[in-house]
This record gives sequence, structure tokens and C-alpha cells, in this order.
Amino acid sequence: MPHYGDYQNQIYFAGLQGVTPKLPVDYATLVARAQAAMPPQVLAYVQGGCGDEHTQDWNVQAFHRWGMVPRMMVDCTARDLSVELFGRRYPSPLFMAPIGVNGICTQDGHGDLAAARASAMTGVPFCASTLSNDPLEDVARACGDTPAFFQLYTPRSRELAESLVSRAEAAGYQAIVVTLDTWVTGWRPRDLNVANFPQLRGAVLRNYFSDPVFRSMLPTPPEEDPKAAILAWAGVFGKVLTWNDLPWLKGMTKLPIILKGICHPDDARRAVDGGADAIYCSNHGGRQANGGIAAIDCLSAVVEAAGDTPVLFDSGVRSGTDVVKAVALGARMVGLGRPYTYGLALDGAEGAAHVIRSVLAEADLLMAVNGYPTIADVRQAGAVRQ
Ligand SMILES: Cc1cc2nc3c(=O)[nH]c(=O)nc-3n(C[C@H](O)[C@H](O)[C@H](O)COP(=O)(O)O)c2cc1C
Ligand SMILES: O=C(O)C(=O)c1ccccc1
Repeated sequence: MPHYGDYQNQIYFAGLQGVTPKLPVDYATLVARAQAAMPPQVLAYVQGGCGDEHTQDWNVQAFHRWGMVPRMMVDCTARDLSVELFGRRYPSPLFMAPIGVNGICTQDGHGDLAAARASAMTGVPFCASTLSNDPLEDVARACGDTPAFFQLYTPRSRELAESLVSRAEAAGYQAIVVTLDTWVTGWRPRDLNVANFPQLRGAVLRNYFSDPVFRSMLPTPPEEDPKAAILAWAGVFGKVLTWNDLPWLKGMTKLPIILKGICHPDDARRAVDGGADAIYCSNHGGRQANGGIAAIDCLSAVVEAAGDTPVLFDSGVRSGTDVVKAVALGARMVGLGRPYTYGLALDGAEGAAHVIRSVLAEADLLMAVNGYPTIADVRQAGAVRQ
């Protein structure tokens, strides 16, 4: 049976022919490469966070305060990283978190399709953002046989929200991820200092411009008057959601609803009581609120409060080790964010696939060495605060 860890052998054997990996396998070197290669404003938008970026930095640092204890004399020659979510089996806990500017991270402007192709190549599900340079239908097709999720930025117009969700359902997405923490944009000094907000320059709004309800709100089509369409987008973008909206969100679709941005156990309990199908513990990578504690330090309490309801996690995941730690702390699935987008920026779908394969290989080999042959074993072993 092939293992994700086999990627390591592929790299070493290629080395015998004088071939080294096109992109690095570690995050620090990857970021350094991205910093040298990406257009400065796109880099600032992807790399930056809220305020002085303490929460963003702490998301990453806090992983180091959790550790795992290896077990010996366990037969780990065969490993199974698969997990179940909503009755479907996924080959690993990893998924690609929604990144609304994937579209402008490749030179051709089709980074969403490239991200989707990386998903098809690796079998790691892609959570497509509402913010996209290609329509969600095309992105779904580019995911091939790999199931995908659709992330909804709930607009102020209910009709538009319903239209986006029904399109996502028709396109074959498996779940709707409703992001709760971004009805307004957090204070982002890197972008403010260069006065750059890509959406206001017309980037990544294709799901709106292709939507019949959005188009019906405009006196002239977006192709004829893009400025007016962008202003209309700015006016409709962010609905303030409250718990009273949960029945409406649930009623919109047959698909499972995943609430993204939950960090407090009381919110997790309310979400479960309100019928959320899954909870997504995340602080948006520290891009929305500064001054918060690290997302990984919120995870255990959220998992406990969620009971049987599955909990997804992202924010600060930089390696396969981080993925295994998040699983040990109770995450059913773990989202990779900035790292795959840097891969995308450096080498398109291949680059993102390489980053994903490196993360999976490290996770698999860690499980092999630590004596955790399955995800259930990881969960059982847990992680300790050091
Ligand atoms: C450039 C960028 C754009 C993002 N766009 C979205 C988005 O459109 N929708 C969303 O729910 N989250 C978005 N996020 C948040 C990610 O889904 C995820 O929560 C975050 O990247 C996790 O932090 P990390 O990348 O530092 O691990 C974005 C993050 C980044 C870095
Ligand atoms: O950049 C982001 O993190 C993001 O998801 C977003 C999208 C729209 C408005 C503000 C932030």
C-alpha cells in the first residue's frame, strides 16, 4: 500500500539522478522564496495580518508548546490516515483552507483553478472561497474526483446568499462553510500602508459578477461598468450574522453547514444546539482580530463543548507535525492555509501540490515513528502542554 511518506523516498531517489525538489519542503524556506518572487502587494495581502500581528505569530508559536510522546514496539508498517466526515471517508485529515486571493497568486490570474487542480492531484479537499477569480462551477470541475467544500461569505442580500448556495449545491460541493468572523475587515497595517485592498480593485469578484441575482441588482452589467459593480459588491459584501440566522442558513440547503471562526466553547455549544453540522475552530490566521489567544490553544475546549459534532481546525498549521498535533487535540480535519498559497504563487498547481505532499509526508512519517498507525491512535495519544 502506498504511503504519503513515500514522497520522501521519491525525493531522495531523484537526488541520485541529480534532481532536487523545485520548491523547498519546509515552510521557512518556502516563505523566503515567496518573499523574493511575489509581487509586493500580493505578498503583503497574503502574509499580513491584523494589528501588530501578535495573534498571527502566536498561532504558529503556540504549536511548539504542545508535544507528543512516542510509543515504541508498535507495528506501524501500514498506516491509515483516513477520517470520516458527514458519512464520507477522506484519505487524510488535511484540507485546503479557503483563501480568497488564490486567483491573483498565479501570474495567469487563475489561481483558484490551479488550487483546485492541486486538490485533484493530491486528493486533499479544497474549500473554495466565495472570493474567486473563476466561477465556483469551474472551480468545482477542476477539483476532479476530489470532493470540495464551498465557503460562503454571507452577503447582506438574502436572495444573493441563497443564489450562491444553490449554485454551490448544483455544482456538487459537499458542504457549506459559513465564515462568521469577516463581515467587516480587520485592521491590517501592511495593506493600509500601501492603500491596497484587492477586492476594491475588482480582483476575485467573479462569483458575484457571474451571479444572476447580483447582476439583477446592477443597472448595467459588470462587463460594461466594472466600477459600479465593484461598489455594489462593497455595499452587499458583509452581513452581520447572529444566532437567529442559523435556522435560515440551515434551511437554505440540504448540504451540511460548517460554522467557521468559532473559538469559544460557549459558541461551540450554541452552534451544536442550533443544529450546525460541524464547527470550524479558526481565528482566520490572525487576519481579522489581533490580541486573541492562539487558535490551537482554543481547540481542546471547543472539541469538548462540541461533543459528537465534528470540529475542523485551521490557523498556524505549517507542517505535518502541526497537523498531527491538531488531530491529537481533537480536530477531525485540519486546514492548511498560507503554505499552499505560497506553493501556488511559486509554481502553480504543481507548487501547491508539492507543499501539500510535503505536509502529508511529514505527518505520515511522524505517525510511523511515534507508533500511531491510525488517526484514532493519534487522538488517543493526545498532546501535552510543555
Ligand atoms: C490571503 C488570505 C485570504 C483568505 N481568504 C479567506 C476567505 O476568502 N474566506 C475565509 O473563510 N477565510 C479566508 N482566509 C482565512 C483562511 O481560511 C484560514 O483561516 C487562515 O489562512 C489560517 O491561517 P494560516 O494560513 O496562518 O494557517 C484567508 C487567509 C489568507 C491568508
Ligand atoms: O483576506 C481575508 O482574510 C478575507 O478573507 C477577507 C475577505 C473579504 C473582506 C475582508 C477579508
